[in-house]
Amino acid sequence: MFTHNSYIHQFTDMMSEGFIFIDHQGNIQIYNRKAKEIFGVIHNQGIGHEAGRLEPDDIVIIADNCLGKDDGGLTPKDLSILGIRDKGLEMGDSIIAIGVYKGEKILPVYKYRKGHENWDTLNLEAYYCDLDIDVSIDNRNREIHICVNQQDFYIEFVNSIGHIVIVEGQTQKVKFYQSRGYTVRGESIGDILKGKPYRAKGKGTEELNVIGKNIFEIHMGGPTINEFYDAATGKDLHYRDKFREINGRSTLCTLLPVDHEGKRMGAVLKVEDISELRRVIRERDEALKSVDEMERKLRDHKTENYLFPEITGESQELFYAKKLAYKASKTNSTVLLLGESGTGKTLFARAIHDESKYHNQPFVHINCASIPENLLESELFGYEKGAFTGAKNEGKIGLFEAARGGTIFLDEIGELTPYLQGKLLQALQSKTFIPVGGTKTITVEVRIIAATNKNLEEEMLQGRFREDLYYRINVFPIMIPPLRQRKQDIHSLVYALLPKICERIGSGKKAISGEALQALVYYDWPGNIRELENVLERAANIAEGSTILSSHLAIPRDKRQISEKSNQIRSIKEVLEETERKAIERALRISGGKKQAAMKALGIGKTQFYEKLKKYKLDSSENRN
Ligand SMILES: Nc1ncnc2c1ncn2[C@@H]1O[C@H](COP(=O)(O)OP(=O)(O)OP(=O)(O)O)[C@@H](O)[C@H]1O
Repeated sequence: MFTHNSYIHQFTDMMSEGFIFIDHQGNIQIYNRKAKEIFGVIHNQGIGHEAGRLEPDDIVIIADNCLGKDDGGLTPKDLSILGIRDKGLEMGDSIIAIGVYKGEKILPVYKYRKGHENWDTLNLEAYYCDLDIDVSIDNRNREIHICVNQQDFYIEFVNSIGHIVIVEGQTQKVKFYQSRGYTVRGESIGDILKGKPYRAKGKGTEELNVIGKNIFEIHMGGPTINEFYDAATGKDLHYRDKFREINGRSTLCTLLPVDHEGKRMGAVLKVEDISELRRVIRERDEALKSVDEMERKLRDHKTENYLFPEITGESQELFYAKKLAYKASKTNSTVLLLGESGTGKTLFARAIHDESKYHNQPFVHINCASIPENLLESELFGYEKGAFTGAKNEGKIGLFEAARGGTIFLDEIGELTPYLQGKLLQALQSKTFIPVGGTKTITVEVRIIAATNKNLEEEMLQGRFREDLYYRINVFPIMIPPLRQRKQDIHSLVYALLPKICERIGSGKKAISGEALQALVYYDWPGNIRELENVLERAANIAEGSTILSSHLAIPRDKRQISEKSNQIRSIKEVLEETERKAIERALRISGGKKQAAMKALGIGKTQFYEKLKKYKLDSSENRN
C-alpha cells in the first residue's frame, strides 16, 4: 500500500528528521531521505571507490577504540589475518594496526592501549610498504583519522567505533574506506576482514534499496530497533523525544505504533541526529570550562587584592608586590624584601608569615643594623654560660632558636659584617649553628625572610656582600616600590592611617583638607610611608580644629610647589626625559634591580643603558656587567 504511494515518499523526503515506517512484519515501507543520510544509506562522503572485497597483499589500516564493541565483532583473533598474534591484546582494548592481508612475509606494525587506561589520543605514524601512514584515535574530540599519503579518511564516533582503510597492494590506491553507516551497509571491520564484499561509494553510486527489507537486515538489533519491531508487531509501546543510540549514532527518537480499524499496521520511528548537537554541547562545555577557569582566576585576583588588607594601596606596583608576597607565603623559600626605608618591608614580612603555614609559630624580627656587631652573633645564635664577660651565667638562646619552626626576619641584612655573613651562610646552608662559646651543634628549621634597603647586587659586586650568601638569600626577591612611584596610593594611605593615628594620640577625629591632600600627593616622600605617618601625626597634633590644613604639614614648602610647576608648560625634551627616566626606573624595579634583565626589557644596548643610568643618576657604579 505504501510502497506505491509516491506522494508519501515525496513528503517524507522533505522532512528534516529521519522517518521510518515498518509494517507489522518488520519490513521497511518508508525510509525517508534524512533517515538514509543519518544511517549512511546514502553515501556521498569522501572521494568514493568501487565495489570490491579484500584481497591478499592489500594493505590494511585499522583503528579501533574498543575491540569487540560496535565494529561488527572484531576480536583480537581476527587481527591474526594481518599477522598480529599478541597475547596481551584483549577485548575492550584500543588498537591501531597496519598490516598486509594474508601477507605473512611482511610484519605488521601496531600500537594498543588497555581498556582500563585513561588517555586522550593514541597515535601511530609509519612508513609502510612505501606509504606514509599517520593514524590517530582522538578520544577527546571523538574522531579517528587514518591518513594515507596525506589523504585523510576520518570518522566521528560517540562511544566506540572501528575505522578501516584498505590500499590495493599493487597499485597503492585506496580501494576501500570506512565511513558512517557501515552497519546499514553491512561493512563492519569484522565482515570486511572475513572477505565480505563491500559496496561502492561516492557520487553516482547506486543507492542501497532498503524498501521491503526487514529492519534487522538493515539495522543490527539493539534496544531501539527491538522496541521498534515490537511496537510494529503488536506491543503497546510508544515514546516521544527520547535519547537513543542507533548504530553508534546519538539520536532523539519518537516511536509510535500505527493502528488501522483496531488492527496493528506497523510502527513509525522519527529520528533526529544529535551527533552535531553533541559536538555543540561539547564545545559549550569547553567554553564553560574556560569561563570557570577565568572566574577562578578572577577570584584569585580578587583574593590577592583583598589578601593583605593591612597593606594599603591600589597601585599596580603595590598589587604586583602583594601578589608575589602571597605566592611567597605559600612556599618555604627564602624571601628577600627589597625597598627603601619606610616602604613597608616589615609589614610585608609579617604579612607573609601570617599567611604562611608557620603562622602559629614564632615570628622573630631582628634588625641587623641596630645591634652592635660584637653582640649580634650571640643575639642570633645564643651563647653558652660564661662565654664572654657580661654574659648571663645560665647562657642564652639565640633568636634563631627562638624562631624554631617559625620565621626569622633578618632586617637590614646588608649591614652584616663579613664575619657574620659567613656565620649566617653556614647556618642557612646546614640549618645548624654552634652558640658562642659552645661546642654543641644546634639544628633548627626556620623560614628566613631577609630585607634590605641597599642594592645588594651592587654591594656584592663591590665585594662588601658575600656572593654565596647573596645567591642563598636572593631566592624569592620582592621589590617594594617607593611611595613616589605609586602616588596613587597616597589617598588611600591617608584615609587608612589618619583615623588610627588620631585614635592613638587621642587628638579626636580629624579630616584632611583637599589642599593638604594635594600637597601630600605632590611631595616626593624620601622617607616613604613612615615619613607620611610622621607628617600626619604631627599635623593631627598641631591642628586645633577638626581639619588638617596644608599649613599643618611638615613638608618642605619648595617641595610642594610642584603643583604650580606642573601647570607650567614643559619643553618636549623635558617631558621625554622624564618619561625615559620613569621607564628605566620601572624596568629596574620590576626586574628586582637586575640590570641585565632591565636592559633586555627596555630593548636598548649596554652602552646606551649605562649612559642613561648615569644621566638620570640611577646608578652610582658605571662599569658593571
Ligand atoms: N602599604 C602600607 N599600608 C599601611 N601602612 C604601611 C604600608 N606600608 C608601610 N606602612 C607603615 O609604614 C611604616 C613603615 O613600614 P615598615 O616598618 O614596614 O617599613 P620598612 O620598609 O620595614 O622600613 P625600614 O627599612 O626602615 O625598616 C610602618 O608603620 C608600616 O605599618
